[in-house]
Amino acid sequence: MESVIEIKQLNKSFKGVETISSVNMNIRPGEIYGFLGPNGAGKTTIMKMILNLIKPTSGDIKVFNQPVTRTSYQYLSKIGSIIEYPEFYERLSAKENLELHCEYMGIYEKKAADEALKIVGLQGVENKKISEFSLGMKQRLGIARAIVTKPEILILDEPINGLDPIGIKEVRELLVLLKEEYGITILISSHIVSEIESIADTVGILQHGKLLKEVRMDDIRKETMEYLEITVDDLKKTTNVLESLNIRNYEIASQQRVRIFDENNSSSQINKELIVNGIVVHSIEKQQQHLEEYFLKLINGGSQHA
Ligand SMILES: Nc1ncnc2c1ncn2[C@@H]1O[C@H](COP(=O)(O)OP(=O)(O)OP(=O)(O)O)[C@@H](O)[C@H]1O
Repeated sequence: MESVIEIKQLNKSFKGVETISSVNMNIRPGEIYGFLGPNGAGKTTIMKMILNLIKPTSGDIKVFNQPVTRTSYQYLSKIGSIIEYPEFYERLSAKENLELHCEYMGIYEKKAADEALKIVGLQGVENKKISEFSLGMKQRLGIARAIVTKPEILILDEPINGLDPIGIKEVRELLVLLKEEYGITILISSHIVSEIESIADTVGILQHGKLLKEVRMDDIRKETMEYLEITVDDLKKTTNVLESLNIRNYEIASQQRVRIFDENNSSSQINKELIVNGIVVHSIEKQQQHLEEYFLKLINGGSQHA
């Protein structure tokens, strides 16, 4: 499938300090791409380069199959974005803020502001001044402003920052709605795994300016969700038996515990082999791995292989 945003060998240095190093990313049409990484990893910097707000030191960015160059701005009319904190005119109402934005973007569809407010659930408060808005309402208005021009791509920099659990859930549901009902491709950044894992179709993990991994959530779920955890008296002997059974996708969880990730293994077969080899098996059971653990391991440079 073609990418709507394609990034190749992207580098960015600020005053000689490399902030983004050789990043490759592929964002497919109609998906939610979760951009995950700790604060300062460089997510905002990459988003700004996609939006032509800052220039790469080297590398290529294509949006809608067209290279982004110093002078390409046309494509921006098809992208809605929130970069860093969304700012509004505090003394104007929500609706007036959106209408001003439409005017600025050259959109004269009268209903657009009302429709966007309805989609984000702010109908009824459209005439309130922004100074009376809560943080959650402002975040939603930020999304309304990003979608009011009916973009094909939404770029949202930490849109869930500072929201309470209900606000987080609402924004998540809103993003899924925008994807499913309106077919919008969404690039969303966050430093919190749990915010991303439930909605993303693809996750890109950025650390110190490098993309550690780009994975489809479906693949992660297939690969890693279930494992067999075995508690034994002798770890060395156990791993020898596993190797002799050609089981290599395992990790040592503690001094007495091994986790096997290959789902084709039969627990009774492994149990039998361990016992035959004189190993005391205290327990053997199926467990679920949390995605959080999977991502943290990646970020900390861990591997599933012992
Ligand atoms: N204009 C700039 N001049 C110099 N350094 C910059 C500039 N913009 C960003 N940086 C540096 O680049 C690094 C990445 O910043 P960036 O804001 O992209 O990270 P981030 O992953 O978005 O994190 P956060 O969530 O904290 O914004 C930081 O070390 C930052 O200090």
